[in-house]
Amino acid sequence: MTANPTRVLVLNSGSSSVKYQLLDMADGARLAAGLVERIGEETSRLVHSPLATGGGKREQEAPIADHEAALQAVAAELAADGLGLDSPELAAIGHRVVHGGQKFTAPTVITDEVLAEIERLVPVAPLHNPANITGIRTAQALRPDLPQVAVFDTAFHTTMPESAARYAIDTATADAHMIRRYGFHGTSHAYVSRETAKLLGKDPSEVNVIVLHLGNGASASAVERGRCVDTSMGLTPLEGLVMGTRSGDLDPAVLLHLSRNAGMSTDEIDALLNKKSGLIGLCGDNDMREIRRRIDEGDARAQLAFDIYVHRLKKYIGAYYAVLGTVDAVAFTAGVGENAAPVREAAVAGLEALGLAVDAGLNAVRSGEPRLISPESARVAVAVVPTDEELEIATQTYDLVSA
Ligand SMILES: Nc1ncnc2c1ncn2[C@@H]1O[C@H](COP(=O)(O)OP(=O)(O)O)[C@@H](O)[C@H]1O
Ligand SMILES: CC(=O)OP(=O)(O)O
Ligand SMILES: [Mg+2]
Repeated sequence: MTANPTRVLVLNSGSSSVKYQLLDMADGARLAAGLVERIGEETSRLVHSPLATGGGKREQEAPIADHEAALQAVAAELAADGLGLDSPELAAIGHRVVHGGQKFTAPTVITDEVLAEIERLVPVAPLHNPANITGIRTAQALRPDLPQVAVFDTAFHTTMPESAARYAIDTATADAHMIRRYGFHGTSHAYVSRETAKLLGKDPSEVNVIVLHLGNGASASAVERGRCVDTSMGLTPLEGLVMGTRSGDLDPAVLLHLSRNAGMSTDEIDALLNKKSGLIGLCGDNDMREIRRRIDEGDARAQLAFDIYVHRLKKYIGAYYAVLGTVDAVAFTAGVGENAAPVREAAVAGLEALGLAVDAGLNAVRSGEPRLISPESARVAVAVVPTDEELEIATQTYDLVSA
């Protein structure tokens, strides 16, 4: 067996899912990938793609009670391909950790102290950090000898100036309760801003980029010469853009009104804003494909949901243009950003005065490659740049343990 192991297992534990990939950092090859979803429900599902063996996808539907059981099931799938967690070729396990607070500005080898700090942040990331902690503990139990690395969603945003990171509320209250804007999806914003610079043939330190990460969760960021100076998510991943099921920006008095006058409990308001708002709250669907299909059939509710989504997006493009002063590129990424040409077209429409435009022909091209969609004459590049959070997590993990 090899003296210098080069494989990294990446675990992305969400509140009810675990996504995973096994990569070989010697050549960047993806050896296996998969997803466990609906953890804790009666119809959990595991989909495993044994990429190294070229075999077909394997699916199983069976109840998976918790994240620990999910990881054991993943380990069994990998072992069936001869890629088990006991492999001496495994160099490390990289964990996506959503909330790293102010402390973690870079990927970090997980020690008891690091785990305690991730636990301390649970009150400001109740949906995400507990799942991440279980993922880490289970992986540690399976391979106690292996370095486990935390790669934080918040890390890339720790460069934000105080003027962008602080809410305008009483400072003592804010400090006592860790209330500030942290930002999320940082691994994606970092990766995509760098890839955008590459697409322009420039070094990241030479360009200003507005990154629009539009997945189920969605966030925008203003990246100045490689450093994040503002982002749309805040204390939690609820602030900012309209998302699949989250409201994004809201007058905080809406919460007070719901509490005082609609008799809703804190948990009910939490569920309303995180799970029953955004696109799904507006029109009953959170998948942009379905919304476009309904719009094509003349559905007015779907059209309004789309318009609200795009209106918010356009406001953030304008805001971050102002924050940056000069912009070299606007990059669309994640499920919606990479695939939904009508969203890109509508978000940039009317912004010619800012030097922004989309070429209809280029925008219609479907491709998995980074590409420009602005006309050649445009002052600002508009680009589609596919994100790869797993590759970025694996790279950061491997760089840290092989240094
Ligand atoms: N072909 C497509 N056209 C429009 N939207 C799409 C398409 N494919 C995926 N999407 C959108 O992407 C979303 C998922 O994005 P993704 O980045 O995978 O999200 P997450 O990682 O947050 O689960 C889907 O909910 C859907 O709205
Ligand atoms: C932090 C966050 O919003 O993540 P996701 O988009 O995976 O829900
Ligand atoms: Mg994603």
